[in-house]
Amino acid sequence: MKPKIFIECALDQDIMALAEQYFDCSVGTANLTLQNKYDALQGCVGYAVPMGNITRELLQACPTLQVVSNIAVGYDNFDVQAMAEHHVIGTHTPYVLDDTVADLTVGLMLAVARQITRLDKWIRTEQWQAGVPETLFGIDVYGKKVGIIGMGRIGEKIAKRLKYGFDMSIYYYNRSRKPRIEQAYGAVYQSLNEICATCDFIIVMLPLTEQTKEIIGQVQFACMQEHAIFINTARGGVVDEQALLNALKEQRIQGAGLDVFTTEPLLADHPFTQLDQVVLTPHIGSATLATRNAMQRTAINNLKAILYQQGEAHIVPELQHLVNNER
Ligand SMILES: NC(=O)C1=CN([C@@H]2O[C@H](COP(=O)(O)OP(=O)(O)OC[C@H]3O[C@@H](n4cnc5c(N)ncnc54)[C@H](OP(=O)(O)O)[C@@H]3O)[C@@H](O)[C@H]2O)C=CC1
Ligand SMILES: O=CC(=O)O
Repeated sequence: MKPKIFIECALDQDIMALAEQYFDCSVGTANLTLQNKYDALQGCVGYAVPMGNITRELLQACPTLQVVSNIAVGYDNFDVQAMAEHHVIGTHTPYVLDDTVADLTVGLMLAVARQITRLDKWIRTEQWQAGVPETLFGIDVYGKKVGIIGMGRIGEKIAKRLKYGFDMSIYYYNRSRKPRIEQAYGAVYQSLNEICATCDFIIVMLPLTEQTKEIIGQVQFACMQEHAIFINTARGGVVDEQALLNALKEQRIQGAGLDVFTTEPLLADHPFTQLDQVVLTPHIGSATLATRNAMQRTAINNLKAILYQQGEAHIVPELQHLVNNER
């Protein structure tokens, strides 16, 4: 008998076929109630989920679960403490999305610096009658100083693009020093506040954890330069959004490009939407068809690796010990 799994979103046809080869699958639709979710998970040993919250309550309600496979690399939706206590392994999808997220991050930098969305709106509202006013000119990206906060897998891909594509000087802040990256991109390690005070572009690429929650706050925005552009493609929670909003409203920084928010979906009347110098995208860092399919495939392979002990699973570091020890 195949192990029973619940997949909480529709999968690409080929990946669904792969899943069905190994598992007895049921598939959920979006917006399930918690009770529907718990019902669907009864008897399941595996659960593939695109960033849904894995809480203590869910683990208690679904006692047969052995592995939760996040269809995402960030796993701040996991209560890792509760998962460890329930001996439920958590996996995620690193590497396959790095380049796609780095592309979007650079796209946001360019869009803010060159006012691309604002100019697009300007044409569509029939304002292009003569020349473009200087207020709609941009600022150069190439050759500037960029600070990358969180020099992990995606941070490095961003550094690569900006060093070799835009001739930028790379500065970074990270939990640990990265000598290889310093060598490869001439990256200079600095404190968080030094980066905020001296860089022209500041990019956050950290996971959301207890240590990184609102790590960019009032103090950090206060030391940024007036022409600084702030980009967040990590998680909304790593930033104090009110402090960011104040810095933007009071024009203490030039602008921001934001793909992620503390509350998602972001409502259309949120104060960020009122600001022309902010470019917003709806958490689509990894959203190309090819990359989303690669993430789905990794998520199914992670389940297969754990439940059949075939191949290697990408287990989140905090739960790796569950596999190293006898289950
Ligand atoms: N917008 C979107 O659609 C997407 C957003 N993301 C977000 O991006 C995040 C990063 O992804 P990825 O690059 O793969 O992750 P990695 O784990 O490869 O990189 C994270 C980096 O952050 C550093 N870090 C962790 N905690 C701290 C801390 N307290 N202080 C300083 N540095 C710290 C790590 O340091 P060390 O090297 O010492 O471990 C690591 O280098 C994800 O967790 C996710 O939230 C990811 C994909 C898409
Ligand atoms: O936000 C997306 C992810 O993969 O993490």
